[in-house]
Amino acid sequence: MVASSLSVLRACGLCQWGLKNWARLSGPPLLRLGGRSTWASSRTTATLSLKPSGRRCWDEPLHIAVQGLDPEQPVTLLASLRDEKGALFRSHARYRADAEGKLDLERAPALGGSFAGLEPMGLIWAMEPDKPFWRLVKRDVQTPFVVELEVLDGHEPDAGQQLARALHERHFVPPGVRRVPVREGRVRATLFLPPEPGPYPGIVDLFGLGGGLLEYRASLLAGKGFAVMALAYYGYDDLPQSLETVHLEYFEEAVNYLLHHPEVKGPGIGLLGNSKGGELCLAISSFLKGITAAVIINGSVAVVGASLHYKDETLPPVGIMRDRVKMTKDGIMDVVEALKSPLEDQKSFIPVERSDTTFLFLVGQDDHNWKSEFYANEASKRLQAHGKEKPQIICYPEAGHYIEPPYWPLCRAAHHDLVGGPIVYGGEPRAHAMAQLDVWEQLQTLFHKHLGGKS
Ligand SMILES: CCCCCC/C=C\CCCCCCCC(=O)SCCNC(=O)CCNC(=O)[C@H](O)C(C)(C)COP(=O)(O)OP(=O)(O)OC[C@H]1O[C@@H](n2cnc3c(N)ncnc32)[C@H](O)[C@@H]1OP(=O)(O)O
Repeated sequence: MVASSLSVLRACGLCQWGLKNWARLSGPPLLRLGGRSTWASSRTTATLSLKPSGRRCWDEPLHIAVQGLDPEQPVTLLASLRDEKGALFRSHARYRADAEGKLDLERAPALGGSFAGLEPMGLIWAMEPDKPFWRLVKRDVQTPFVVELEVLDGHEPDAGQQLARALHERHFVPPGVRRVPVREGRVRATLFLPPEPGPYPGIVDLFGLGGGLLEYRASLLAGKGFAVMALAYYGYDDLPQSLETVHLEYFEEAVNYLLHHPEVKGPGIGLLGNSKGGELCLAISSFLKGITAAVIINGSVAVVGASLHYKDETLPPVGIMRDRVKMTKDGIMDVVEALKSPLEDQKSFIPVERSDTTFLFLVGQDDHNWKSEFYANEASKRLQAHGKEKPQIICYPEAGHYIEPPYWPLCRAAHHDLVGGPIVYGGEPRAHAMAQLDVWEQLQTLFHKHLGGKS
C-alpha cells in the first residue's frame, strides 16, 4: 500500500493536539530513568513502572504498567524520542485502567491512537517522525536513545493533566560487548565482539545505499554470541564518497580480515545485508570464498546502480525505466516498477549458481523500493537449476523495505540518494513490526545453525 504523506507528516490528530499539549506539559514533575516515577495529581497518585528496570537494549521488550489510577480511568500514554539530529519521533495510545486502577500494557488493549489492540511495545514501534521523510537512524551506538513516556489524564484530544512521566534508555551495545574500530589495509569497519574471549561465529554486516558506517545492527547482534563486523563501503573515512563502481576485492579483504581474526570461529563466516547490502551479500557469496551462510533482507539479485567488478569480470547495473516511476497522490515517487527485470538484462544477474553458501531470503511483500520477492524467487530458481540447495525464503505480508531490528519505527517513505527525492518504501506499521521481530529470530537461528554457534 502506498503511504500517504499525511501519515508521514503525522497529521493523525496527535500533531494538532500534541503540539499544544506537549508545550503545556513541559514543566517536569518527578523524573527518573527507568524503574518507577510518580506524580501526585489532585485525583490520583499514578506510578509508571518500567520493567526490568536495569539497562535495556533496543531489541529487548519492555513491560510498561501504571498503578494508582482511578478505577476505569481513561488515560492517554505518550512516547517520544529525539534522534541525534534533533528530530522528534512520537506515538500515543488511549487506554482505560481496570477496576483496581491498574493498567498493564501486556494485558490491556489500546483503544486507539497510533495503534490499537494488545500491543505491549506499540508505543515504541508506532513512533513516527515529526519531520517529513525522516527515518530513525542510530549513528553513535555508544549512547542510548532516551524514550520519554508520559501518562495523561483522559483521552486525547481532551486529555489533560500529566499523571506520571519516566525516561527510559534503550541501548545499542549489550553489556560487556567490545567495540573495536577496524582500519586494516583498505578495510574501514567496526567489529563487535561478545563479552568473553572467543572464538565466535563471524558475520559481516552491510547496510544499503546511503554510505557511512551504521553499527547498530552489528552491536545488537554481537550480544547474541556473534563476532559482527559492520563494514563501510563508501561515504566513510577515506573510502570513495560515492558508489560509482563496486570492487569485490575490497570485500574480499574484509572477509579475509574476519576469517583470520583470532576470535572468529572458522572455517567460514556469515553475511548479513539489507537492500543494496543484501545485493552485495549475494555478489560476495557468488564470487568469493569463505562464506558459509548469508541472510538477505529485501535484497536484489540484479546489480543495481553501480557496476560490479571482480578480477576480469564486470557486471553492468540493470537498466532503469524512468517512465515507470509513479507519483503517489501525495507527490512521493514510487519506483517499484522502475528497474528492468534481470531476466531481460541477463548481464546484471548475479551468478548465484557459483555459490555454495546457505542462503536465507527475508522478504517484505509490501517492499516498494524494488521487487524483493521476485528477486528471491529468481535466485532460488537459478540455484536449483544448477543443482544447488533450495534456499529458504520467508515472506512477510505488509512488511516494507526498511526491515530493521525489533521495535524500530517503520520508515514508510524517505529521501533516496539514487533517486534524488523521497520515495515510498512500503509497509504497514503493525505487520512490519511483527516482521522485524521474526526476522531478528530467523537470522540468528540460521547463523547459529550454520556457523557453529549455540543451537
Ligand atoms: C527520476 C529518477 C528515477 C530514478 C529511478 C530509480 C529506480 C529505482 C531505484 C531503486 C534502486 C534503489 C537501490 C538502493 C536500495 C537501497 O539501498 S535502499 C536504502 C537502504 N539504506 C540503508 O540501509 C543505509 C542507510 N544509510 C544511510 O542512509 C546513511 O548511511 C546515512 C543517512 C545514515 C548517512 O549518514 P551521514 O553520512 O552522516 O549523512 P548526512 O550527511 O547526515 O546525510 C546525508 C543525506 O541523508 C539525509 N539523511 C540523513 N539522516 C537522515 C534520516 N535520519 N532520515 C532521512 N534522511 C536522512 C540527509 O538529509 C542528507 O541528505 P541531503 O544531502 O541533505 O539531501
